[in-house]
Amino acid sequence: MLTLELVRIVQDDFSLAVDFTLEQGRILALIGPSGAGKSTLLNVIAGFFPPQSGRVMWQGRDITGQVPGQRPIAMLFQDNNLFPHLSALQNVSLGLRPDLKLDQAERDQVQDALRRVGLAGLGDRKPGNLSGGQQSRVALARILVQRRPLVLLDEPFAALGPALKRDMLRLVRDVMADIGGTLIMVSHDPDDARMIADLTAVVADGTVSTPQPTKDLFETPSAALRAYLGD
Ligand SMILES: Nc1ncnc2c1ncn2[C@@H]1O[C@H](COP(=O)(O)OP(=O)(O)OP(=O)(O)O)[C@@H](O)[C@H]1O
Repeated sequence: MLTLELVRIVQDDFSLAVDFTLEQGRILALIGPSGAGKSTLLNVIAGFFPPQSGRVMWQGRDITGQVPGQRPIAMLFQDNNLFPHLSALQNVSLGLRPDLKLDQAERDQVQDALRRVGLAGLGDRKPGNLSGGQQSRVALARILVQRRPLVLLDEPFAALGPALKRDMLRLVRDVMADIGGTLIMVSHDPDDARMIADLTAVVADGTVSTPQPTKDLFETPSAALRAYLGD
């Protein structure tokens, strides 16, 4: 369970108040206008940016002071964070061992993850020789081998076409079900939230709304959501 307890985030004249709890295994979408603080919130959860006050708790433990590598978190960015000089297989292997010295069981795990995301046989290719969608799959395979219980996605598929994006979102949902993990996903597209998120929260006007079942939220949108959707 992830809890953001009375968290206040301040960056120059920007501030955001966050206070919610997310049960294990849930998928939460964060939507809201540009500059509202969605990416900043992910960065606070991941430990890349400190909150001014409040606590980030994981399974009842205070992780506010932990550096990113100590947290139970994997993060997938829009540019996929792949190393261009390493093969797909090596990029996935990094999720297990930063020195790339894998034993046989770990090598099998990496091959399984590549198969799981539909990249069997392409492990030797470098990112530059893979399509955008295939690169996203490599990044997702790395998340799969890391098996961290909390995964953060910052608009990772925004550059993909609609059909490919749908495939990737479905794959993310299946991968999260495999891991039994909790997912927080930033998106500008309400359809992304409708497709895979149990819960959605609106980030707007300096606050994050309480996560609500996605269907309910869109059926009876708040003023902030209506403004965002342009209704
Ligand atoms: N390094 C920084 N220093 C100061 N202010 C920053 C910094 N990075 C972001 N901000 C400000 O923090 C606020 C939140 O930015 P953030 O990128 O989190 O918004 P967002 O909701 O993710 O936007 P978008 O949807 O456009 O990606 C913005 O007002 C932005 O100008």
